[in-house]
Amino acid sequence: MAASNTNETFVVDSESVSYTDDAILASYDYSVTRVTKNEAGKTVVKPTTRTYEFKTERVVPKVGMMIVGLGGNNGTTVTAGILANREGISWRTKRGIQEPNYYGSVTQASTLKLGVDANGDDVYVPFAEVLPMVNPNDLAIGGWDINNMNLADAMDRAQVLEYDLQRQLYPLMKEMVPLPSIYFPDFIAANQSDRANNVLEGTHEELVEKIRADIREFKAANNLDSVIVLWSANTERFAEIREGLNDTKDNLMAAIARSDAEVSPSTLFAVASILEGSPYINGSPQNTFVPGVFELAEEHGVHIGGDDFKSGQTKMKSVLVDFLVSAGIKPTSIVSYNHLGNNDGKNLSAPKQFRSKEISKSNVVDDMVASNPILYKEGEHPDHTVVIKYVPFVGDSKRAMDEYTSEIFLGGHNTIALHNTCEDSLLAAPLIIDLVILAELLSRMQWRIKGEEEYKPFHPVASVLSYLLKAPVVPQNTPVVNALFKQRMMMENLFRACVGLPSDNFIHLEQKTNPADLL
Ligand SMILES: NC(=O)c1ccc[n+]([C@@H]2O[C@H](COP(=O)([O-])OP(=O)(O)OC[C@H]3O[C@@H](n4cnc5c(N)ncnc54)[C@H](O)[C@@H]3O)[C@@H](O)[C@H]2O)c1
Ligand SMILES: O=P([O-])([O-])O[C@@H]1[C@@H](O)[C@H](O)[C@@H](O)[C@H](O)[C@@H]1O
Repeated sequence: MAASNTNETFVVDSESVSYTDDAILASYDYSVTRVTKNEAGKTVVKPTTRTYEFKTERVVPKVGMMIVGLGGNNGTTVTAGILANREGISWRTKRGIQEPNYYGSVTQASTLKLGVDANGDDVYVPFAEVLPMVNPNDLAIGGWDINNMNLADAMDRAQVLEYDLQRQLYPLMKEMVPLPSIYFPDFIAANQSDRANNVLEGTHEELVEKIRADIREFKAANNLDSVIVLWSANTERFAEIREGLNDTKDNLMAAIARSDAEVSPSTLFAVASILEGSPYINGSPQNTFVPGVFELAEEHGVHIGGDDFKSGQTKMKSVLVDFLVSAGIKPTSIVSYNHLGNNDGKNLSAPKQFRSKEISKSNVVDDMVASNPILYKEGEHPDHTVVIKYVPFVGDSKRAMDEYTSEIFLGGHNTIALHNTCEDSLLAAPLIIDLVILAELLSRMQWRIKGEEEYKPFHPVASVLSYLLKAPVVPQNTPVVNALFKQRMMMENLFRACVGLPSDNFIHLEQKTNPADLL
């Protein structure tokens, strides 16, 4: 049943790594610098090192991706993109022939530095080759939607892809029809009600069991080893977090047993996925992961990740603010406006759904601001405003306009104005692929401290996915990192460690001491 591990294109020659038929075994000296205060109040800094041992299964399984909201702009676009790549479909455009690609996917279209060659030049490999990963062309695709339109017509409705590509994909997608889904009108905008013609009935428990059965049937029908479930349905309003309702897994399961109206469709999907052992990813900003879901995921050892794809305006923000603050420049006002005309924008035109998005788009600068007490006093933050407007004519081609005003030297001010046409689904679809591939990879990775007997899975709350998300969920009492390149290097260096490679430290010491000595 398992697929092959064809993407291993290099071997690490080191005493810290060994290869068996089914696993890569690596040891890694992990350093943490502890900072404390001594009796005199002096800051004491103590570097510490601990040796971890990692085990990554080499054989890539057969994986399925089940998308909640499959008939939406993102769902149809990611499906179309995988089919176009798998079938090698090229299409005519006014600029000439376009070949399929996975641009915008960090796993499929980015690289990482392996090391240096004999001349001291950096050597890069495709990111997907650092560890055995699923090839997106091999993903089985399924999912649910409250609307029963087949994916070919839904692709047409989305108005994202060029006609000549749609024309060729139409026969491949017209037989793909989303499974009926869970619909509670109170959680998404009222303007979505006209789409709801593909809806399950039943108690909350019956709905969870139906979704579990869907996952099992999809897995069996496609002869899969594992299934990843990903929410790309409409943004829901936040659910109330209440003691006795969803504060523990037992209270959440009791609330489901009594069909409590405050349990959202997305939380039911998360519970169903976890109970089926399927990693669950939340591509939207709502608080699907109520405390009871965290507890359930930890009890079952199933990975969960989210929230809210970081695709365009916020991705840029998590680069720009990091640059400004780390350069000693003080952003004092951040205004992020955008308008878009797709169905996502229509749903977000409702206040409660917009509020979910406003929260995820606003918290993204918190870690960067907190990193520099020279610029910001305790509790001080830039003015930060998020505006989203629904303008049907522009469709999926979201127009983001940002203004960053900062204090600079001697009371001066700097203002950066950006216009960013984001093409929302063409930016989000590759992130869906990355989230599924990385969540699956994480499920094949284990760790132990040197000297321990048993390997253990990584923590169920998959903070390693944070690079792809606006509001990363992290294990309780751990910090949230939003700065994009810190997120990327965290992910890259973890994967390097799993093949016995040291973290990339960019010192290039050999170039600053004895350039001729390339170690
Ligand atoms: N760049 C991006 O596109 C981007 C970035 C970040 C987050 N998101 C989020 O991704 C989600 C999808 O975006 P989109 O542009 O594809 O939106 P969309 O409205 O085109 O698609 C959402 C789909 O979900 C379906 N749906 C709604 N409730 C459902 C339910 N309970 N079960 C199953 N299906 C349901 C709708 O019928 C629709 O087909 C939105 O929540 C959006 O905020 C998108
Ligand atoms: O990822 P990003 O471009 O910052 O944020 C986007 C919002 O600006 C947009 O209004 C919304 O429709 C998308 O779902 C996405 O969340």
